[in-house]
Formats: sequence, C-alpha cells, structure tokens
Amino acid sequence: MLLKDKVVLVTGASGGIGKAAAIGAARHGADVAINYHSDEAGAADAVAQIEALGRRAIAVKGDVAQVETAQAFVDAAVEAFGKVDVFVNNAGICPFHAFLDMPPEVMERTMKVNLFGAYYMVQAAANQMVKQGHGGSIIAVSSISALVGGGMQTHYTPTKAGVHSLMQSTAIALGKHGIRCNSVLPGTIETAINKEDLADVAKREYMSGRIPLGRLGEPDDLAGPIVFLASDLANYVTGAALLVDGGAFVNLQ
Ligand SMILES: NC(=O)C1=CN([C@@H]2O[C@H](COP(=O)(O)OP(=O)(O)OC[C@H]3O[C@@H](n4cnc5c(N)ncnc54)[C@H](OP(=O)(O)O)[C@@H]3O)[C@@H](O)[C@H]2O)C=CC1
Ligand SMILES: C[C@H](O)[C@@H]1OC(=O)[C@H](O)[C@@H]1O
Repeated sequence: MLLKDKVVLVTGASGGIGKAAAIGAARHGADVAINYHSDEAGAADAVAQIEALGRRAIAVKGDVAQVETAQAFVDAAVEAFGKVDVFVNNAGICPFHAFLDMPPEVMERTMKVNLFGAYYMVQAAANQMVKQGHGGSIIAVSSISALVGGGMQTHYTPTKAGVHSLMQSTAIALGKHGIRCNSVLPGTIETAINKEDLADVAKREYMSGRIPLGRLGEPDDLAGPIVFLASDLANYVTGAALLVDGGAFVNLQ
C-alpha cells in the first residue's frame, strides 16, 4: 500500500490512462477524486471500481480549458475528503491533423485543454497543498512527444513539451513547500485518443515495430509509474521526467 489514506486527484479519468491511474491509486489505499469532461458512464464506472476496492471516490464534471473548473475540482475534493495529497494532471486531446491547413480552432482548443488546463489545475492544486502545509506530489502526464515530433501532431507536441516544462518550473517554485513535481512521458498507449489513428494497419504495425518490448502500451502500464512518483518511495524525486514507452524513444537502430 504505497498511498494509504492519501487523497489523489486525477483529471480526465473517465477513460484511458487517467482512469487506470485513479484505480491504481485506490488499489494502493487512496481515496480518489476524478475530473471528466463528457463520458458520464466512464466516470461512473471509475467511481464504482474504486469503491469496489473499499476506497472513497467522487466524479466531478468540468472542462479543464475553463479556468474556473480547476478551483471547483479542488474544492469538491476538499469538501469530500478534507485535503489534497497528490494531483495527477492527465486530461488531454490529440485530434490528428496536417500542419499546412490546421484549423485555428483545432490548434487553439488543443492548447487550451492540454496546456492552459494543466496550468490552471496545477496552480489550484498547489495552492491547496501550500495551504495545508504538509507538501504533496504533482504528476503531469506529458508524452514521448515532448521530446520528438509528429507531422500530424504539430499542435499537440508543443503542449506536451509545455507540460513537461511546467513540471520543471513548478518543481523549483514549489520545492520550498515540500511539493514535488514530475512528469511521466508515455509512448503509444492504446486508448480512445488514438483508436482511429491506430485503425490504420500499416501505422499500427510501424508504431509497434518501433518498440523494443514488442507491444503497444496499455493504460495500466502508466498506473505503476504514477503511483511510484506519487508515493514516499519518490521522496527525493522532483523535476524529473519518466519515459514509459517500452523503449520506443531510444530505439534508433
Ligand atoms: N494514449 C497515448 O498514446 C498517450 C497519451 N498521452 C496523454 O495521456 C493523457 C490521457 O490520454 P488517453 O488516456 O490516451 O486518452 P483518452 O481519450 O482515453 O482519455 C482522455 C481523458 O481526458 C478527458 N478530457 C478530454 N478533454 C477534456 C477536457 N476538456 N476537460 C476535462 N477532461 C477532458 C476525457 O474525458 P471525457 O472522455 O469524459 O470527455 C478522458 O477522460 C493525455 O494528456 C494524452 O496527451 C501521452 C502520451 C501517449
Ligand atoms: C495520441 C498518440 O497516439 C499518442 O500520443 C502521444 O503523446 C504520443 O505521440 C502517442 O503516439
């Protein structure tokens, strides 16, 4: 039990990586507040799975791109559980699109959800942790795409580099409060975000062929690294970035 009686908040936890992280935290003894945007059934299922593990859970609907969502989420978690120990910034979108004719609204929405939303959320969670006075752990779900490009992801990769950079800067800003800030950098994990993209058999074979461990990732592959960074096992880890990509990044030849 690495997170016994901790309160963990996860954004975008109605499916995919966020849901796996939320359930993973509960498996390690945490009570969990999840944020989601539209998938009511997914959010309800996450809550049910957490409760089945004997832990408490709430689901709070909200669009992270809107600044007021952040404080409302933190307030709801504090009202339900009394505190915030761990904050996982996970909510994100990746609407694949070519560069030369990128619609401004797609670019701007991606920036607002992935980067602005992360900023507002991390700020609200950090203020709560500072107020409590006993430190905390913040983890951002960045991406291998913070380090490498994608021709159909020119609007997305800068947001992932931005989130990674945000954790480096907040690690400095919040260190004196005992708040650790780290990012995980997933490779290609099969979720709703890339269902359509990976339906292309050639693309899927190319992506899995790049991975030394021989398979695409699953959401649960992120749960362990996130729980680790959240836990006291990572007490002296801050400003770090952990690739969780089956070795894809280092695989030049
Ligand atoms: N899958 C992958 O290969 C990789 C994913 N990542 C990152 O992991 C994170 C999670 O993605 P993944 O699990 O794959 O994708 P999913 O599409 O499975 O999950 C995305 C989650 O984010 C939520 N979400 C989307 N927009 C908003 C919003 N405006 N406000 C609040 N919540 C929102 C969704 O909620 P709802 O469904 O309720 O609308 C959902 O819970 C993203 O930040 C992504 O960039 C990073 C590297 C690789
Ligand atoms: C959505 C993509 O499949 C996924 O997201 C990322 O951050 C990586 O680029 C993955 O390929």
